[in-house]
Amino acid sequence: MKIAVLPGDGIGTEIVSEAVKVLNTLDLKFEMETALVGGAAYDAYGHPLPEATLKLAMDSDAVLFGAVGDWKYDTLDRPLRPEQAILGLRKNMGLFANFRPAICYEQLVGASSLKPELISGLDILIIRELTGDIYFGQPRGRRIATDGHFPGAEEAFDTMRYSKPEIERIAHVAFQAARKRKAAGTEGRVTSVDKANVLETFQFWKDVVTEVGKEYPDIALDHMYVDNAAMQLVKEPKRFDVVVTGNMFGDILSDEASMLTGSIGMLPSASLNTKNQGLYEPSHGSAPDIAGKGIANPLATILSAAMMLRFSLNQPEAAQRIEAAVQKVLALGLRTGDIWSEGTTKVGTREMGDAVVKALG
Ligand SMILES: NC(=O)c1ccc[n+]([C@@H]2O[C@H](COP(=O)([O-])OP(=O)(O)OC[C@H]3O[C@@H](n4cnc5c(N)ncnc54)[C@H](O)[C@@H]3O)[C@@H](O)[C@H]2O)c1
Ligand SMILES: CC(C)[C@H](C(=O)O)[C@@H](O)C(=O)O
Ligand SMILES: [Mg+2]
Repeated sequence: MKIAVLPGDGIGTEIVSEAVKVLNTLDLKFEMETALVGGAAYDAYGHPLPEATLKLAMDSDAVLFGAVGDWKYDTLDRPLRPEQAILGLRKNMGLFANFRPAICYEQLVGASSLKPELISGLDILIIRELTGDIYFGQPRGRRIATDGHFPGAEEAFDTMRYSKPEIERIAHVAFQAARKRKAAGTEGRVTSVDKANVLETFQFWKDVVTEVGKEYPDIALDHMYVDNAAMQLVKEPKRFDVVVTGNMFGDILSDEASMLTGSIGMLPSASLNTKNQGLYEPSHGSAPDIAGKGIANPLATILSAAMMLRFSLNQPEAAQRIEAAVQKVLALGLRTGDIWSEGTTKVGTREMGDAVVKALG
């Protein structure tokens, strides 16, 4: 089992160290190789995704990724920005299916400012299409002013675009996930989130998802506009089971959903291609505001490592062990600052990782 370890920038290095520590505690044999990515790679090699890093990722069974980006790179041209590294990995590896499960652990119900009845027992799955949409559509760019009226550029544009096969394959992933969850006791519902009332791309999205849905008569399908979905997520989140949506809406809705779990520091993710090769990363970023302070929550990354064991490395028992250890640590009352509440014990990134290792037994 070969794992490419790409910690990246900011808190990326801090949280990935903890996940690696947890993986090394299991009685499994991994070959792990670390490489620079993002701003760290730009500083060292002048490119956020060096050839060698991409090759390592492509040649591995799975990638464990931290986060990329920092405010200090904001002035770089887009191809050199650290964020291009994660987009390049997703595109080159064909990681079109992004799973972002928003699960509220019972121990954290009280930690949130949200009403307990709203989030207690919450277990929803956001499936975000990850290699299409306005993130990758062409053409994109800036039009330079010809009359010299505007300095630099006259306008900028991106293209929102989805092909039928792209929508079909992510819809199948969503219906199959809903079927699997139904077998384990959920309602068996897919909510497809779009903006079909305004955008051609998402009217098409809705039509194609509806067509694919006919192949899954055992799964309920509903459609919701993204603005309403953003509202329903905080009003009545448990009405959702599986949510499937495009790249940009999924980015935004998953950050919103993370707060239903207590913190963005609790939301793991898996990005898969057709070969079940995957990239596993927390849903959050490099958090420059807290980087280097040793206070970031490593649990989203540790839970992403559990998803890696389940989806790409065929080790479901080890995945379950990690998830149980995380719950045990939370039951002991240990909390990083982002999930801390009155009566619990505040710990740092490393202490949290150590506690998970200890809870693994
Ligand atoms: N996949 C990725 O690599 C990824 C994802 C999102 C953002 N980014 C990049 O990260 C940089 C910072 O972006 P941002 O500030 O908008 O989003 P962010 O997710 O990094 O941080 C948002 C807020 O959440 C907090 N936070 C995030 N993760 C946390 C954790 N594990 N524990 C405790 N608190 C946590 C941060 O302190 C901050 O206040 C940008 O360069 C952005 O492009 C990268
Ligand atoms: C850093 C950025 C490119 C990325 C995205 O927009 O996909 C991030 O926000 C995420 O959610 O993984
Ligand atoms: Mg995001």
